[in-house]
Amino acid sequence: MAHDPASGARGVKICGLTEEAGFDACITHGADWVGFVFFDRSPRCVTAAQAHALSARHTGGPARVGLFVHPDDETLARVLEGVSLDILQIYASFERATEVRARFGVPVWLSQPVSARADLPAHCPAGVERLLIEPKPPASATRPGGNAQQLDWGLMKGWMPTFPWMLAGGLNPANVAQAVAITGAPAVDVSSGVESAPGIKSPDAIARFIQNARSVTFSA
Ligand SMILES: O=C(O)c1ccccc1NCC(=O)[C@H](O)[C@H](O)COP(=O)(O)O
Repeated sequence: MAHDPASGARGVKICGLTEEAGFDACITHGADWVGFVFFDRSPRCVTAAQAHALSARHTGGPARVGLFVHPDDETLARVLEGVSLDILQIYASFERATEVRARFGVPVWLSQPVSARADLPAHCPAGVERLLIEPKPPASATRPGGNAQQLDWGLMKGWMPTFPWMLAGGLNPANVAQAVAITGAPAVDVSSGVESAPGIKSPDAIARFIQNARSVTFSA
């Protein structure tokens, strides 16, 4: 079910779904991935049962991504018992990501916090399917992502990784086309930028985000 960037289409992930209207908009407008946040300090946190109920509203469609912050095996096993997830997106070390992939047999995406060009990864660890490039959170942040904080896209000019990656952080319908044009991102991820209130998605913003993300085409 995972999106294949080689197909040429821009991949779009809408993260932090908590309610039906937002989830349904992702289906209607053809998101590639939908994300459920399993981190209790997030306004977007859902239980496995809530994620399952949303996911069950539609068969097929976007791949279901579960987001975890330094999860232990027990947490991952408990959530996976309650909801079927296609991808585990985690905040962890390279070593832990490889271990999670081997233990659970589910594709793993790993967040890579970036604040300088030197932070851009040169390779993707074994067993990790995709790296998420997003800004390092401010010192005052209570969570490592989902802070509507924008990366300096200029840092990424000329960075041409050979592994799958995704751009995240501070994207919204008004800036996503520019972000893609500057960075060449094959895929983009958004949460705050398509919300009408913390944890509540705007169906209209989801529609515009997906359309604008895919409006940029590359000649090579
Ligand atoms: O969304 C959260 O609350 C969250 C909590 C803990 C870790 C990560 C979290 N979100 C990450 C994301 O949703 C994505 O990386 C997102 O594209 C970036 O967020 P935003 O800047 O809000 O678009």
